[in-house]
Amino acid sequence: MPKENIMNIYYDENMPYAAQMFAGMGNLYPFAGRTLAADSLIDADVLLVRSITQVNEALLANSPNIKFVGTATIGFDHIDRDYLTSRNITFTSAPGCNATSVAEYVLSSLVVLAERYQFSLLTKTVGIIGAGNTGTRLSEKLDALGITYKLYDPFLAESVEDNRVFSTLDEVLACDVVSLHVPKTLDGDHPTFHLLNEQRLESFREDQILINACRGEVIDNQALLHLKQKGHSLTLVMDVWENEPNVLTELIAFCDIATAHIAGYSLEGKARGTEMLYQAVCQCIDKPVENFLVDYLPKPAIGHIELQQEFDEITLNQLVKMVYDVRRDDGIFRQQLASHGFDYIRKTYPVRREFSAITVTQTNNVNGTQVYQLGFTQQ
Ligand SMILES: NC(=O)c1ccc[n+]([C@@H]2O[C@H](COP(=O)([O-])OP(=O)(O)OC[C@H]3O[C@@H](n4cnc5c(N)ncnc54)[C@H](O)[C@@H]3O)[C@@H](O)[C@H]2O)c1
Ligand SMILES: O=C(O)[C@H](O)[C@H](O)COP(=O)(O)O
Repeated sequence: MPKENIMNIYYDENMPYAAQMFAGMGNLYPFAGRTLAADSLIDADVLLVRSITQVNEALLANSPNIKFVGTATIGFDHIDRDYLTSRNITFTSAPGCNATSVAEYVLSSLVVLAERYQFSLLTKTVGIIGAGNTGTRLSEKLDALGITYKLYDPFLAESVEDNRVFSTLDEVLACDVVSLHVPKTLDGDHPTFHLLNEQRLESFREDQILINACRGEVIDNQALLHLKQKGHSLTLVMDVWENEPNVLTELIAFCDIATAHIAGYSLEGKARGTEMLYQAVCQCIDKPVENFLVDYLPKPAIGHIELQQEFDEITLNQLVKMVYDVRRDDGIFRQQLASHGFDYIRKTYPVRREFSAITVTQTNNVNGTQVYQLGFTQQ
């Protein structure tokens, strides 16, 4: 790599605080991720992308100097890692950066559905498919709320280091709520492409809830549309779609909650991705880490909430909706998709903070004042 200050660093314009964190480390060139062209990267040393940029030979063949590629996202199915290895290009992703954000999206969806259909979340079992960072973050929130769940993850089930109890795929698919948290994979022992194919979709009960906030291709969207067109009443929460940004628009009307791949779009979630890449570049060029996300994040609009009664499902409903109400994003999606397009909605996403940014206190006669975090763990 060239010395610090003379590196050419190309970064997706949708990476919060990238200009601040990488300032002084070289020449900085923001770009639009969907339209990045190979001939604009000829002098690139460092390339920092998000999920909408396909990084492969076609993009990098004419970039002889490139030594580092990073994606400020959890998923890396848009990166041809074999090609990067063949060029000896260092690669890093941002594992877990927005896992909390996705878990909060799922929780907000469950709270909204519980109110809409008048059921108690405490009577439901959630099936989590994929028990990595995001599935785990969700399970921790469910644990804290006393909501039961089952985990399916054939890779972790075999790991001696993971002593959680795992269920079979069929057991998890039979849960009241099924929430998908797997990467998009096309091969290996357990590929996830069309994991929910026509046959598995047909076996869903009418009273189940299906949530997809991982990758669109994990569900066969055409098969799902056909199922709904036949009158199946499975409740759908869809954040991700096959063939983004050109989604199967007929499916949207059958969704209770439909959003534009924004489950991971909390400010913290996106900015953590930037910070993780900044740290990785620093390590690559042997430079001390001098910038920290905590110094950039603004104060949240609501910083503190005081509960005047015991924490229960009613307060949960109020608190979750006050901090992040997924119906806002559902409304934006339905209103703006046709007129502005999928990418515009994502690019202009309004600031959303994670529950951890807000402190909750509760004072009662028995225990005095207690402090909660909206991750629902008592401190
Ligand atoms: N909607 C969004 O905004 C958003 C945000 C973050 C991540 N994602 C997607 O969610 C995926 C999961 O995120 P994560 O942070 O949990 O990733 P992770 O890598 O921490 O965990 C994924 C887990 O899935 C498991 N897995 C792989 N194949 C499986 C299969 N066939 N069946 C069951 N489990 C399987 C893996 O063993 C792993 O434990 C990412 O790869 C990304 O594509 C979407
Ligand atoms: O994989 C991820 O981290 C998420 O899907 C992420 O939210 C994608 O956001 P994008 O890179 O498309 O802005």
